Amino acid sequence: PAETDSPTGGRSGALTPGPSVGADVQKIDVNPPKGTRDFPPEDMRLRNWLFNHFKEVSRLYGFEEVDYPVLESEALFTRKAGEEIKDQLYCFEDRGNRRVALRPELTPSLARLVIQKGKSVPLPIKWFTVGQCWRYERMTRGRRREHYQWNMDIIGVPGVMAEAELLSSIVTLFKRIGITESDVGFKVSSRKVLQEVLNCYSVPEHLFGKVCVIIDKIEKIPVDEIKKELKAVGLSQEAVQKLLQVLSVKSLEELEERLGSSGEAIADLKQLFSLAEKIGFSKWLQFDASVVRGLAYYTGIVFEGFDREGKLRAICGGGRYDHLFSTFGADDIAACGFGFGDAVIVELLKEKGLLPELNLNVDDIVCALDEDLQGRAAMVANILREKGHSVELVLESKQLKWVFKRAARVNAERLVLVGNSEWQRGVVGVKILSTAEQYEVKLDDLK
Ligand SMILES: CC(=O)Nc1cnc2ccccc2c1
Repeated sequence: PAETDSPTGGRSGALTPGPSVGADVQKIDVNPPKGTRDFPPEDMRLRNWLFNHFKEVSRLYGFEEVDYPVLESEALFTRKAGEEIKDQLYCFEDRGNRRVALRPELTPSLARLVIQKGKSVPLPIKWFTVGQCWRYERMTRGRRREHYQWNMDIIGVPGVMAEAELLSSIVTLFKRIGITESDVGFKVSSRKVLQEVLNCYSVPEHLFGKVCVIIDKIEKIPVDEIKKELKAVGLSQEAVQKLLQVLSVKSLEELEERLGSSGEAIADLKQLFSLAEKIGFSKWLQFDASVVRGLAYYTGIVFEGFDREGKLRAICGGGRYDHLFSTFGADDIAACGFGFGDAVIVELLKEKGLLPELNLNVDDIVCALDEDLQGRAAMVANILREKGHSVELVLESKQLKWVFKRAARVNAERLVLVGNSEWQRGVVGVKILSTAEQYEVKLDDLK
């Protein structure tokens, strides 16, 4: 078939100029909005590879997939604990004058749906989702405004077996993608440590979330700033000193000396580390009293995955949130969960040389050797597709040179040629592209 000269002299396949061309039509900005990403095929293959691991691990642990709207009522996220996630809420008033927001996290949506389902869903609830989350940052920082998070949550299990199951599922994920305990660890603590200190100084309950959010900034802002903010919410100098002291404790034993061995914090942590031993992932865990996480609603065990080289931000994080439901006016239910973002993990895989080689590949490329055999070629393609073959059907008459080039680009295993003389004899030509072996096959024997 002759090479068709494209009428616009541009790329082959370009069209004759349309009505807008030549008019004073402004060329649109072809980049996505600030802070957001496109996923062209090569990026989408990596994203699907990662998300398929998320979903497969969730299936292995018997979790059910759920989803929620990316748009939620703003009220779901207007917690008054001074969280960064609240300051950066991507919120607006819709045309019905409703205050809405693009979700910055997934847990409030989960709580909303669990409350909506009420008693109709038996406990324990084990749900997972992979969803896009949004923040509106002044682009001064050039950071992303969206990312995808894998979330797993266990609702209705008060004991630390739930946290152990969640940590175990993340370890399973890491192992599947080639990350070992020498690359990554989990810093584990409990917010009950802070709770017990605050109780000693009779700090009212309603300040707990605020205090945690301030303390979470301990490695990001100077300690004097932390002290100032703690005093500003009403903590005494002594309470502030004691808090900062307890956060620098280096071991569970030392913590026990300071807090005594009767508190829940020590009991939970001891039990969790002992379970980790039995289950076989204790090498991944380390107690670290300074881990508090930045979300106000955590109430017990908290953890975060970190890269042992200390180059990257937290890979994932989570913990227990036993009082989130009552903040939505419902009865409290024991709950714990984690979020695992799609950004830091890819940076880590790059660092470790663990990014997978992912290419488009098809089983067959089917091509008509004559213009009037296009229909027949399409029919051959569909016979193969019905047998589960992925087929690239050449859609225009092309030189064989072009077809071989296309076959290489789509990594086709076989080239199937539909020609007149062969057709007369009820066969098609087949060429195995890796060995150049070629033969003829009866249509009915095509597999
Ligand atoms: C490293 C990264 O992209 N972080 C990120 C990006 N976008 C977000 C959007 C909402 C909430 C948290 C987010 C966090």
